Parts: sequence; structure tokens; C-alpha cells
Amino acid sequence: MIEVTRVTKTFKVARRSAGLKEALKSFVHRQYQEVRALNDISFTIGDGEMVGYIGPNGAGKSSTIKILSGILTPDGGNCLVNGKVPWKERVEHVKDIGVVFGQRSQLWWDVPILDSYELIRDIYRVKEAEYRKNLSELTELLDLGEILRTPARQLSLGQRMRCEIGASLLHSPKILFLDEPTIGLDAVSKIAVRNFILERNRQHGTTVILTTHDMQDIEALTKRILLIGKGKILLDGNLEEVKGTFSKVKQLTVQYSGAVPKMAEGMRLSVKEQEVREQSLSGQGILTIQVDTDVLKVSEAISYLSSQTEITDISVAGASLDDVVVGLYKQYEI
Ligand SMILES: Nc1ncnc2c1ncn2[C@@H]1O[C@H](COP(=O)(O)OP(=O)(O)OP(=O)(O)O)[C@@H](O)[C@H]1O
Repeated sequence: MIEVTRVTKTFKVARRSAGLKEALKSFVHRQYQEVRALNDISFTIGDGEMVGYIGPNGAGKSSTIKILSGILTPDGGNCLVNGKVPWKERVEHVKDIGVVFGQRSQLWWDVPILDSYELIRDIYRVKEAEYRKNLSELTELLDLGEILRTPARQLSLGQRMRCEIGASLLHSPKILFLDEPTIGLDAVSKIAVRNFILERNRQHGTTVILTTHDMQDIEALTKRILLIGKGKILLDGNLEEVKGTFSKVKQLTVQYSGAVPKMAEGMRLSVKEQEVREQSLSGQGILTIQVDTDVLKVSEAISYLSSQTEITDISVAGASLDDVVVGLYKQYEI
């Protein structure tokens, strides 16, 4: 269980104007500006939950993850992770958590991955039997076989990321913090990483907090999202419900054979008039229709269309999660 209560964090940043004169001045009179990274944030995450922590650049996501993993101390508020205060009980706390920062490595650059893993085993004092079991499971699921004997610096980004995730799980943590785990990966590697995380959660009940700008990660992995902006939690809700509030308009793609169907109130054609005219001459075609579900249900729109023409194929799509997130950022002015 993760309980974050009224946490605040302010950074003091040195400020000076450009130029040599200003640089010399700042030696004598240093000026500081305060950046409020976290402003009174609270949330609770239950055991085995997978939560997407999203927000624009500079919103405060990494600062939260650093506090939850004990790297940063907040100025105010409290935080309990499995009953422990992360920055006060660090040694005990790190046994419970695994952390992957997509932009930083926890592996030793010049030594084979297996040597890094053995160092991690010693640091976390993982028992030999547990280490062997975890290593063989992770090697199989993350397809690490060949690459375990290669130094990190010789691996591709995708191979290294699989090794990073393996490294974070060698001590069987109950909670996994993933900060942009698929950044820079190709489509195949992204899917492999997502599937592994899903499987880990299913089989071991691992709690996952995922920060990412990749909405496909969020869609594939999480049911709940926490939206942070300017250091404040702006929304904590079910992903499907949040999507629902933004997807009043559904898009129907209709393949038909016969007359071009007329549009009812609440339905709007997305294709150009010229295209419709051409389709009308050929007696068949594909139309893209926007349906405002406040006016007309999708099922009503489909039966209205099929009363006028023969529908040979149809697909319904909602707003993409990227559209939803852009809408949220606009709504909350972040
Ligand atoms: N060590 C630091 N010193 C000074 N300011 C910092 C430090 N770390 C973070 N900040 C500031 O705190 C704010 C929140 O930063 P944070 O890295 O938590 O954002 P983020 O949501 O993770 O952003 P991104 O999506 O770009 O990674 C930003 O304004 C950032 O400049």
C-alpha cells in the first residue's frame, strides 16, 4: 500500500542573467528562485494496482517517484510505502521496491550484465536460491539468454531496457516504479516490455506505478490514471471513465453497397462532397461519419444507415487517448 499525504517539495534554483559581468556579480550576490515541484499532493495506491502517472513536462512526476523511492526528502507532508517512510527507512524500504528510470541506467557500463546482477544480488542480500529462481525466470521471460554475458555498453537500447527491468526485479520487490520504461524503443520491444509488465502483475501481484508520455503504454497497462500538473494532482480516476467523458463523438467507418445513405441529426459526414458524389455514381463506397452520442446512440445511427443502404462492413472508434490527454491538459490549463 502506498499512501501519500499532502506532500510538498520546493527546489531552490540559482538564477543569473547572461554575460560575463552578470556571472561575476552572481559570485558575490547569488540570486535564487524557488520552484514548487510538488504542491500538496495526496493519493493512495492499493496492493497489486497498476497506475498511470501522467502529466506534461515539468509537472512533478519524477519528483514524486524520487520521493516514493527514498531518493528525495519532501519539505512537508508524509508518505508511507508498505508502512515505511521511504527517506527515513531507506535500507528496509529498498527491499520492497524496484525502480527503472528509462533515461538512466542502474547497470555497470563496462561489465557483463551477469556481473551487474551479481553485484545487485550482494547489495540487496538476496538469498542464493531466490536469486537463481528469479534469474532463470527473468532470463526466460525477458529473453536475456545471450545478452547476459555482454557489457551494458555494447547492448542496443531495447536489449539494455530488458536488462534494466530484470535488474529491478532480482530481489522480488512488491512495488515497481517505472519512469518512461519504453522511451526510444521500437514497436516490437515496446510490446515485449508491456507484456512482461502485465504478466508480472498478474502472476506476482506486483504494484506498478508507471510514468510515461506514451499513451499506448498507459492504455495497455493501467486502469487508473493520476494526472499531475504544476505540482498538483488534478485528476484521479478510471481510465475508461475519463475517456468516456471526452469521447462523446464516435467515428463510424461504413462500407456500403447501394444508395449513399442520408445523415440524421447528430451525424456528420467526414468525407468531402465531391467524394460522396463519385461514390453515388459507382453505387458503393466507404464513408466516415462523426456521431454525436449526446444526440444519437451509435446503435441508432447504424440502424438508420442500414434502413437506407446495404452495409457490408462497419467499424466504430472513439477518441484516442492522446486526444483525451490533450483535452485534459487544455481543460486544466497545464
Ligand atoms: N534537482 C532539481 N533542482 C531544481 N529543480 C528541479 C530539480 N528536479 C526537478 N526540478 C524542477 O521541478 C519541477 C518538476 O520536475 P519533474 O522532473 O518532477 O517533472 P516531470 O513531470 O518528471 O517532467 P518530465 O516529464 O519532463 O520528466 C520542474 O520545474 C523542474 O525543473
